[in-house]
Amino acid sequence: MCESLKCDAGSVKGVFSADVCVAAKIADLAGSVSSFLLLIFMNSSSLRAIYRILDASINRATEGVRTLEEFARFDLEDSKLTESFKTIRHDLSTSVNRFLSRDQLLASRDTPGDVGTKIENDSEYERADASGVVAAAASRVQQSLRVIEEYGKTIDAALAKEVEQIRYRAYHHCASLELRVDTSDRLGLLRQSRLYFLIDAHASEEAFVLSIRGLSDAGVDIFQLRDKAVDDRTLYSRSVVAAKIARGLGRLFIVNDRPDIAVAADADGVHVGQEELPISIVRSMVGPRRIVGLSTHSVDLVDSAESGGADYIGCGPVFSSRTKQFDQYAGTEFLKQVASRSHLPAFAIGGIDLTNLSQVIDAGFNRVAVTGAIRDAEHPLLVARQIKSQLL
Ligand SMILES: Cc1ncc(COP(=O)(O)OP(=O)(O)O)c(N)n1
Ligand SMILES: Cc1nc(C(=O)O)sc1CCOP(=O)(O)O
Ligand SMILES: [Mg+2]
Repeated sequence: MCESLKCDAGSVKGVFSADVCVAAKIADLAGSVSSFLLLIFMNSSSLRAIYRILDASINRATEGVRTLEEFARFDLEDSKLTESFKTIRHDLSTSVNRFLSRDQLLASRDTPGDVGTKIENDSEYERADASGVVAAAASRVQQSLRVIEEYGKTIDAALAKEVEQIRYRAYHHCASLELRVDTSDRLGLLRQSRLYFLIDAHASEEAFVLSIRGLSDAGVDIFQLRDKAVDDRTLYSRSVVAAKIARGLGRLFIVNDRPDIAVAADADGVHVGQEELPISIVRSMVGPRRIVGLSTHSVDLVDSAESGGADYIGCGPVFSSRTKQFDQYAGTEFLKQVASRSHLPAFAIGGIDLTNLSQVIDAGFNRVAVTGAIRDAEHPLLVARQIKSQLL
């Protein structure tokens, strides 16, 4: 640029090169002579280019983080991950505002003159599903943070250092989110689930399979293999079969107590109690793509299930049970406390049947896990249908 222009931008008036006029205008907008001197000191057109790059990259990074945040919030309903992305957006904006004037960034913006906006790539408009959206946004966030960091070095090394830290955090959270995208089908099914049946291994595989198929048809959403009396080989072989059938039927299959069997049989998840392995260990065994359920018997346990990364909770025992002996009952008072505070899908459990289901519903629960009510019924499928019809 060597064209001369009449410049009357506040602190600089007269005929200067167009570069200087732009610099003066930017500095004027910022109301700062020192900014002007800085802009003049560097080749002003390259400085303007740097501001354009930073402006575009900040926008890209912010929009990308927001895209990921919305997925974590509305699809995964993961409050921790949502908060992590929100914090990244906030920290980026704080760093940018500390080192760069918004007016300077805005003055450098020239969207109609941006040659990049006319270069279209067909794949930009192709996203097969939400996982494509997440993958593209994650890559955009990581690239644009890197660009801000690199060009930020020409403005202030401290800006680059802060953005570098933000970029590392973004890498970590993007990876957590991307790993969980594939589980969103499972989590979606989990959230829609109302009736959860704890099934034993049955005397034969045929009887077991028949029972799952019939009960699925009658409205059971989740099957948990819970049988303390059979050997590992039986647990494993039943789990392999149940995992396949449940997948075909659009139901979930969970293994009780045994993360190793859940992984080996490719089940949808595992359910553990307070006496089994800690949830962090269970998660490390089954990975981020499988569901982990945890038994809770008090509000404190519900809070730690939530902070520990459980995908759902069992809440009980509500009533006395024919399936398992208890010394104490959490009762419907516990259900009321959970209903008013927990964000996780919560299944009431323990002695629930058609005679007391209304008390569970009145306590604010529309999800139940049962064994005896169905297992011991004269007409199990009919009972399953009747229970399900009340869980709206
Ligand atoms: C959905 C659901 N909730 C609670 C339990 C109980 O689990 P746990 O406390 O580990 O007791 P056992 O089932 O192992 O006897 C559950 N299995 N499912
Ligand atoms: C296995 C189990 N766990 C419970 C808990 O409160 O943690 S209640 C329970 C028994 C569930 O069977 P039924 O519906 O026959 O009572
Ligand atoms: Mg257990």
